[in-house]
Amino acid sequence: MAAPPQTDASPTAVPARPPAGFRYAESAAAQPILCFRHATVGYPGAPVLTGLNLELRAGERLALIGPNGAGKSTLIKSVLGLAAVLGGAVEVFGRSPGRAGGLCGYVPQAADLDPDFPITAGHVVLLGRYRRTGWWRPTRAADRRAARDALARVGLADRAEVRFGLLSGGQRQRVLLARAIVTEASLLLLDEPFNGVDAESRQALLTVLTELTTAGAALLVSTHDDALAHQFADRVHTVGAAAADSLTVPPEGVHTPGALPPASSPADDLAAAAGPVVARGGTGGA
Ligand SMILES: Nc1ncnc2c1ncn2[C@@H]1O[C@H](COP(=O)(O)OP(=O)(O)OP(=O)(O)O)[C@@H](O)[C@H]1O
Repeated sequence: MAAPPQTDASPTAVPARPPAGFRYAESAAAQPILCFRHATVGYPGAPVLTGLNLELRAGERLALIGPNGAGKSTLIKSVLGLAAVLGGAVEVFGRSPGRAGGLCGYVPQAADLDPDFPITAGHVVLLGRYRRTGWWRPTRAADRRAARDALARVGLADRAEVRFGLLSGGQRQRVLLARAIVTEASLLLLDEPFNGVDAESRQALLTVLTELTTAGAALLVSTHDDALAHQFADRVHTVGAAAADSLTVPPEGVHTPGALPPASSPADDLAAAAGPVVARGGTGGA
């Protein structure tokens, strides 16, 4: 296991909020936050990964690596109910995927927005708060403060009033990470969150993520940066390769990747999880 990066033990770390009834503090060994058991995930008529056995507990960082189209995004989406569980079982906080979406913070891959869409970076972050409080409730001063704090944590405090679509690609990624942070979710699902993020900002984001996992959040992150994955994560799971070669510590379960389905036109399901932010087509269709 690689040593986690140094942190400044900032007292501003956002506490992870387990959902009501989920008591991992007393039973972490018995109750993983996320659990795949012999799972097949994919899309109707098109399984992408089969025989998945993975567990993720509070405070753990699990990285997914693998080539384009291997199924990293699909695996993450299956946790949110955006990809289907076609066999076996996937449990999130002891619930079925899709019934726990509000308990997860999600950074989708390669998001973009129509530059004419009138939403600021600050409001994009605030969307993460709505997922926590419910769309029907007006935001409170505390929510707006949390959104400002989250933007500051990703180094964009001065961009709150800037239209999201006018930010650079790396800045948009950081805004989306702030939106995930502000949910105070116990499980963060980050799909290639560092794409387009410069080295200095990436290090700052890694520090923030380390603070969150230290506070008890679990982190599932996909990346094409194998070195980063091994540096940052407690475990690295290679999607689309032999499991025995893919784990830096003995696995909780063993992953057996399945054959990839023929490419098909992916649905734009991002809006369901990310409000008005919409997916930009990337290789592999995430
Ligand atoms: N909505 C969809 N319907 C059917 N097939 C899909 C859909 N989305 C993705 N796929 C297929 O699932 C497979 C895995 O795609 P996925 O996006 O999960 O890979 P990935 O490992 O994240 O790739 P990348 O590294 O390029 O982002 C690909 O063959 C892709 O074409």
